[in-house]
Amino acid sequence: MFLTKKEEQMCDGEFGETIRKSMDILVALGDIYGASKLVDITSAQVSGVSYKTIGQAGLEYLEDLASEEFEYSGINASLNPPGTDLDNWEALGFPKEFSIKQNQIVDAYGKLGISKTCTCTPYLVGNVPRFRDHVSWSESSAVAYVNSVIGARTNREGGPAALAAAIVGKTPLYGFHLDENRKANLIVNVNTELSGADWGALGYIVGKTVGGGVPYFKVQNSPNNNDLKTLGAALASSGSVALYHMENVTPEWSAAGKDDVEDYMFVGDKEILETRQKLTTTDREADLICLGCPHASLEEIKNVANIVEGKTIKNKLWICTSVSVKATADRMGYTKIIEASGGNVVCDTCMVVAPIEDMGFEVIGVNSAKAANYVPSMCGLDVVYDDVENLIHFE
Ligand SMILES: C[C@@](O)(CCOP(=O)(O)O)CC(=O)O
Ligand code: SF4
Repeated sequence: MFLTKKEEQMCDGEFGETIRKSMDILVALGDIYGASKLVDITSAQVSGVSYKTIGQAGLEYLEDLASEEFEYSGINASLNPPGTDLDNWEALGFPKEFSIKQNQIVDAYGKLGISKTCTCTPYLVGNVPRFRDHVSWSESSAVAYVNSVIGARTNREGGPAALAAAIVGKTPLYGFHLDENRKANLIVNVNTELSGADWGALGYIVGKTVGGGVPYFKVQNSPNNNDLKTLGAALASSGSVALYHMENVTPEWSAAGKDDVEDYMFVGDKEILETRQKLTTTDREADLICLGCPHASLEEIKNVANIVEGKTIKNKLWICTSVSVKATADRMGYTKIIEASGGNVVCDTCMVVAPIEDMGFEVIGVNSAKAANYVPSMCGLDVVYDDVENLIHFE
């Protein structure tokens, strides 16, 4: 891979250890994937934040990296969800030891220059690249969204690579950064109208078929942005999709080369219904309903407030989101309505990266196919997959 003189000096440690270690990661990646050079990025999104997934070793690595003096690149970078509500963990019943460690991890990232905005939907709260920008994002659902809906360019980075990219402000130029790798290779004809949890079911079905490919959707009814975030999250979890196109919806659909695609699949009512049923692992009722995978938008919180207003919820309810979205929900009065009905708007964390398996819950109700896919494997708990309206039961 070609390196400029300054990049070589960065590799040689002339700009300090933190920069040298970061360049090591980026150059190794570039060499493995045949990148021609490094390219400047405008944004990073760094996963590998939860104490549940990175543990003590991860905390020590980050504190060590943050102990050196270096000059941060200055690009806009934010964090993925940690395993606790960073400010409100005690009141919400998150384990103490875990929450303290978790805050130390986030502080170390903060010292490194990464904004402590902890969310998998940074595109809702100020980390919003522009069309065709090169970026380095690692949360898989956010990668799908930023590539597909915004039209910025990133590979599915690992947490350490996105952190390294944020620190130096560059990433190796290969994969989804290049036009030729952004073409579709599977046409998906959806011959039924979709709503709510159907979009996640569609993503789950197609992700399983396309793996790491680029699906091109033809749909009957146009999705909103919440539907697109749900679809992308599911695609990226049952498969390893980083980019999809949707006719007349996503910005690069007309450049996706659909006329050259040879593989087709059809999805109808039957497949959607079967998948919705398959994602539910139990016939018990959920004891915790957990919404906001990926993190909820203000409209999703408003919708829940409308459903629960003036009623008492039987099961527990969390809506996971970022602190910024919750601040607006507070101001709009949605949080108050939800709390009065017995639910909570939970910041920073989510049902997958929080230690919910240690918090006394057994069956988790979700409206996200990604969460339905991961809660059994990452938390060892059962899930019920359905629309919000059907998940919430009242006294
Ligand atoms: C499951 C996931 O959404 C959250 C956990 O990831 P991590 O702990 O941030 O590495 C990661 C992903 O899908 O990229
Ligand atoms: S599992 Fe869902 S809510 Fe949790 S970080 Fe991933 S996309 Fe976000």
